Amino acid sequence: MASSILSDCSSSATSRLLPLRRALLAPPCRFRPATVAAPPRRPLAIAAPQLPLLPRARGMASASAAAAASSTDSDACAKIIDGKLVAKQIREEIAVEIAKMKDAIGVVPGLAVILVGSRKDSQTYVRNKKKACEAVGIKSYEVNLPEDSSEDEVLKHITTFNSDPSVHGILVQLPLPHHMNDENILNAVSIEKDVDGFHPLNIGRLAMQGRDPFFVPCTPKGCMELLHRYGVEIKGKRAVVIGRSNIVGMPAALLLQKANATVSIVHSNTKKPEEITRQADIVITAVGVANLVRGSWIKPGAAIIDVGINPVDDPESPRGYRLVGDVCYEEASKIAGLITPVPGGVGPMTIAMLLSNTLESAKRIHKFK
Ligand SMILES: Nc1nc(=O)c2c([nH]1)NC[C@@H]1CN(c3ccc(C(=O)N[C@@H](CCC(=O)O)C(=O)O)cc3)C=[N+]21
Repeated sequence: MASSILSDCSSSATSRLLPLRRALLAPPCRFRPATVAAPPRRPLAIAAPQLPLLPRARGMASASAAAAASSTDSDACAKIIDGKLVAKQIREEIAVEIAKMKDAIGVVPGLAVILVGSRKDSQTYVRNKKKACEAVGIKSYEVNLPEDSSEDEVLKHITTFNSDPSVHGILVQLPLPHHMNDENILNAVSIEKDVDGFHPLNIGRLAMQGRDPFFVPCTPKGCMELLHRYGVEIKGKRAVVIGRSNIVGMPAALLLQKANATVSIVHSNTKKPEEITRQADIVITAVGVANLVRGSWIKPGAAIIDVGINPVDDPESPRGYRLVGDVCYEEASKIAGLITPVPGGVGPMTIAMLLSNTLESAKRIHKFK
């Protein structure tokens, strides 16, 4: 259910759940629309070398310089991280690699998706994944099971896909119906085909020094990719992850730590979350609470990655609701150096990373470099 319309972040019901300080608001910010063309290209310190380069964001080359600038500059306005654009670039790169692989060894990657039940949102996600697969040349296999299926039925399909050589990735759409045990089901997916990265062995390897998982979970991987492609330095920086879920918060914190950030995890029992968050050069939020993170929580110049996708009622929108993140965008974008919008931020990256993991899996299985 969508929560009430939040025309102003301060009216959020959730914001009353935590001790909040009202943001010190700068005068209205002149936003650069998220859809503007790719900004001028110039080399980055950290960028995937094969990729079109995105500019180093204002404020992130030197967080302290950005902080000084933002506190005096009434025009302060974060640079928008365009996840939709980056995801498109990545999909194009994947399509090229798949075409090469097909030419060289006559194999295309295959992704199997298992959907149990008829949740509208899950059906939409699965449909979008299928479309994205087709567009890059991944063969998709889909199994739809009724809500009241047994765990054994799901396990049977997993076993079949585990031994099917044309399937390189297996994804069980979450959430599963309540009568099913997620753990049993996720454990059954072969770790070599676990493109979601949800198998405990993959998460365990992610958490250990000197080991690497077969797959990194798609949403946290997408967050890291955005930071890298926008030239955000991670090594030695302070990072805060808000939320500690198995699928986003925890792996995101592990990845930031692997990239040599000093990481704190803020959760529902954290005292003074705003004080801890305000120390962070990098913030990743994944709690599912609309507009939880206010402008006053943010260190000037920080990079903000908002994973939340929260529907709020909006009679003016064609769907009757609109999506907002965990971060109060209006406030945060005046203080941060870089920020992801919702929609058009992390969401499209999740699907791009799923395609990337599926390609990686096919390459590994077929020893194709
Ligand atoms: N096994 C499994 N793996 C998942 O990766 C998984 C899952 N289950 N269950 C559900 C969540 C959610 N998720 C999203 C994917 C894309 C967007 C996305 O593309 N969002 C767009 C559009 C949103 C819209 O307008 O509806 C955006 O943020 O711009 C969002 C959310 C993957 N999930």
